[in-house]
Amino acid sequence: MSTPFSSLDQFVAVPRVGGLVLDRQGTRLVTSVTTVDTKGTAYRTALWEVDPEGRQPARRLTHSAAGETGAAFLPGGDLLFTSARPNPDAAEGDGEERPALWRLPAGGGEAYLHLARRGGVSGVTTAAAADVAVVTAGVLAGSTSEEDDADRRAGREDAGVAAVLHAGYPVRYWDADLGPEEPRYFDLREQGGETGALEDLVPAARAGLRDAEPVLSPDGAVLFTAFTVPEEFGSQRTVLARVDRARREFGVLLDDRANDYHPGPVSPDGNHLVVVSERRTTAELAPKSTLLLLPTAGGDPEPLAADWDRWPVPQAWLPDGSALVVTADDDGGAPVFLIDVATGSVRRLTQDTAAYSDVRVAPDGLTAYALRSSYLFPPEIVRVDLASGATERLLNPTERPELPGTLERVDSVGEDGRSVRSWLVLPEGASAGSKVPALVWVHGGPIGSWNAWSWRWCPWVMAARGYAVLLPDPALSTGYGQHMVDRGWGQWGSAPYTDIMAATDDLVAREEIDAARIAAMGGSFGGYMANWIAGHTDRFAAIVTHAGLWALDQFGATTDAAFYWKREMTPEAMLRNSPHRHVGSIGTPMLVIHGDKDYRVPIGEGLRLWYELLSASKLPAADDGTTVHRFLYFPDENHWILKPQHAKIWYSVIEAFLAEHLLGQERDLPPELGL
Ligand SMILES: CC(=O)N[C@@H](C)C(=O)N[C@@H](C)C(=O)N[C@@H](C)C(=O)O
Repeated sequence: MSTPFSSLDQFVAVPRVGGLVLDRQGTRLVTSVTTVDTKGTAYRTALWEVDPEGRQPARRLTHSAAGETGAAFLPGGDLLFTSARPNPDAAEGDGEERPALWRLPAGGGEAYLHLARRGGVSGVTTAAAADVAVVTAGVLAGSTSEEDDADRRAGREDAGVAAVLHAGYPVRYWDADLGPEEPRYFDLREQGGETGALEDLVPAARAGLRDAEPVLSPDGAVLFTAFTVPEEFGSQRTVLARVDRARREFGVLLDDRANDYHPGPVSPDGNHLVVVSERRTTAELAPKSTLLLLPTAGGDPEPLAADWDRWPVPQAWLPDGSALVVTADDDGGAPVFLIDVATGSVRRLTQDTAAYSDVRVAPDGLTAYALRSSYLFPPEIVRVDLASGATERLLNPTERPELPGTLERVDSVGEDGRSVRSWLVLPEGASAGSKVPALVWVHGGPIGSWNAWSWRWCPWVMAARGYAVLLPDPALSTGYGQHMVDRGWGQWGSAPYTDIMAATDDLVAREEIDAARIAAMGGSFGGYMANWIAGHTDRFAAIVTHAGLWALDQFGATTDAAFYWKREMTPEAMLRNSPHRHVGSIGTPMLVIHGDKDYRVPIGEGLRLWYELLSASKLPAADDGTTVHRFLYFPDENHWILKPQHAKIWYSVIEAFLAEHLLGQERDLPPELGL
């Protein structure tokens, strides 16, 4: 086997596993596998079944050009999923290109259309112990019924009108234009056991359900959801709500201005809901995430494992209700932990350095199944022994790709004496005498960690081209305790920057690394940091900034979540930490990358950075207009470069830019750039 990371065509074609669901009996595991289409211009996702016993090879369940996602089991074992595959019964122009709900019978045979509507279906949630399914779907704000909704959609489409009249905030979200469609939850009622019909559970929900993932009680009687409430000055808060399905009654359970609330799983006996409470930030108070146990019959919530200095992500209950299975970022990984519900004591279960997610507990309570990944392998499905924590890789739909190098952990010391942990990818053959060029990659968020595989920022693509890649977790990173977040809060240009410099010092002191040939790169907050680095040091030979924040005062008003940033930074802090004020100190060639449909870090950041680089940096455009800097612009991509053909352009242009400035070599640019 050879490594796929040397060829970008092979790299984008490596199948990607994602998501995991387990049926009620614990005998069927379903995941999704994303592959590139034959033209190489789109990704397609199909559902696959994996043997929980680890004996039979994985088998593909669904086949269509449109792909399938959002799998959920019904009690009898039928599998629901969403797909925009053609509706065999649709009339031409009937909105059939929107995703519909399909049903794959447990007993065999083809999937059939379960529910189609002009506005499409975005997801389905099923109850753990009852025959209840709730569908999430968009409704035009003014519509009064399904028929009315379909008519209004047809009217907009026929008239070619895309305009949206807003009276609230926000108007965009990540890469989506909001309105006039709003999400709603619908009861999926059976009609003769075959075709679904919809009943709106929260008709007055307005836009409050955006981005919420509903949770059903085991008996399906109650649905818990996060709900967004607008506030003064364009702000908002997230409250915890419940919907009594039978009575169509909507009620708010937890609502205050100190925390945002999100529902986790309900205990097997239905008596307690796990709630994630996220502390609302101020300029002085960093975010903090804790767990609460809320009695479903009413009463005050109780903190769970409040003394544990990690941010737990609830995954599932043990079937006897004695413990909660969670994952949490921890020291460069995200292991599985068990929290004893009676005592709040925490026990780490998995012992490797991988990041786990999608943990599904089998009905016997002895075994769980999960996805895990690390910088050594992309997401894969494993079985976890819930007593010992031992893991076993099941027979996955994909093999682990061969890596062109090695991975090691590096520990540095920040200016204040705090430890700064990094992963270091070394290319094959790196040795004391080899003096390889190196890249320092800064993660986004900034609340996050380099602890899981990333297809968008894959260090092995650069390792296959001879580069070492350092992945530091500086101040503001998760998995090192609250103090690590607190020490960078509102002070992006301070501890996060000096931590990265400390890690870079240790990197260039290594015998394998050529200190004269290093570059800094990052996306989003990582792009912010790349811009800040550009204005504060000349130690890097090149800088790559993807979707980076440049002028914080402008960014803080044009991003899709202005209220979020305004809480963290006062106008003074925005100015103090803004990279644009240091443009006159930039003496390093920069590659600026931005997608026009990025609403989180809007294109204005990239455009202004580009103009100010050319007009006001130490390396401005020359008399003939030429420049050392480059701007890679994607008119139809968003915060992330998602199309396979564009991912190849992204890596190729970065490699050419680095080759020019670190290696003094010229690379052919992809002919598709038309240059
Ligand atoms: C509301 C909000 O801004 N949330 C942050 C998580 C966020 O979106 N930050 C971006 C600037 C960012 O850095 N995003 C990361 C997650 C990325 O890698 O895209």
